[in-house]
Amino acid sequence: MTPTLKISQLTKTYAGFKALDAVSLTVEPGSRVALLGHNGAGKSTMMKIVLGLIPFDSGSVTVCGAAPGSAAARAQVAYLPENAAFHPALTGEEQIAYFLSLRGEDPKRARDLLDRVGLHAAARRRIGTYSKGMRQRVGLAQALIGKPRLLVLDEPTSGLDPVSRRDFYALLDGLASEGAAVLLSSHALTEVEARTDRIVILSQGHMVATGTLGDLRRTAALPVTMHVTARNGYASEIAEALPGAIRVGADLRLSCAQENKLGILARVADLGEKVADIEVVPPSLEDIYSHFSRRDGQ
Ligand SMILES: Nc1ncnc2c1ncn2[C@@H]1O[C@H](COP(=O)(O)OP(=O)(O)OP(=O)(O)O)[C@@H](O)[C@H]1O
Repeated sequence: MTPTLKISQLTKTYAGFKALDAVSLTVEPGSRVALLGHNGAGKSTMMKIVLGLIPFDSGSVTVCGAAPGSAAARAQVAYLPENAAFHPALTGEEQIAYFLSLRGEDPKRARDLLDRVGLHAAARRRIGTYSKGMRQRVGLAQALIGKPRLLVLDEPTSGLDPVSRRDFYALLDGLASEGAAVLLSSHALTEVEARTDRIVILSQGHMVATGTLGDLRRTAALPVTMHVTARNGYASEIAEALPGAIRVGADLRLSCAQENKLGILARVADLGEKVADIEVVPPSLEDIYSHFSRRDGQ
């Protein structure tokens, strides 16, 4: 299968400063990839190159088999900036109809596209009355014109409330299931954790980690945290059985290496009725993200 996006050894410098250094990434049809990184890591630079807006120094980039920015690539790619802005006096329907005619498509399709992003009821209201989440949906409706095979989304859910975020990701799920590839940047790690197939961490222009959350967790090999709750009167006995545990009242907190997890769980199981509850907390994406970013000297 031809990848929707293929980036090999991509390097970009601005006046001698390396914003991207030998970055390689392949995005297959239907996959949702999250680009994470501190401010200045190189995410926007990568997106601009994929869109064909800026040149690069070395390496190669193909979008649906074509050079970025070429007519063939532009026909397949859609971009949604972080803050999509529209004329406040136009209705959602007028705005999308206008974009459709610019692309040489039937403006009557505006209603269908707005239905698709959940703006059916508001289609004939002025955009000036829309919430931020609704404006992002207008942006997504615009991005869907021409059935793009690659969606490039720059922090698409920043500033949205939790319900709007969830709805937005549900829309992306639908598009991905129809074969569109999604490359998005985000600082909202928890939602990325749940709603994307692959995570790419950039740090100072280098790709420092890539894979599923499970892959990154294994590579980072960060400690697991366990919370053990003692039944009345047994906290001291449990603390003795679990050296290194920190006791706060009836709760005991313990941190251990992945490979020791099962051994400790067996010891807790041996304590039987003395234990009221146990919770095993794996490292979060925040922990993993900090680990890889720090490893690169930040
Ligand atoms: N036009 C430019 N001229 C010079 N340096 C630039 C230019 N654009 C970006 N840079 C630098 O390149 C590096 C990467 O910037 P980029 O905007 O790609 O980062 P980012 O990961 O998108 O950050 P943010 O999360 O803040 O948007 C930064 O150090 C930035 O200062």
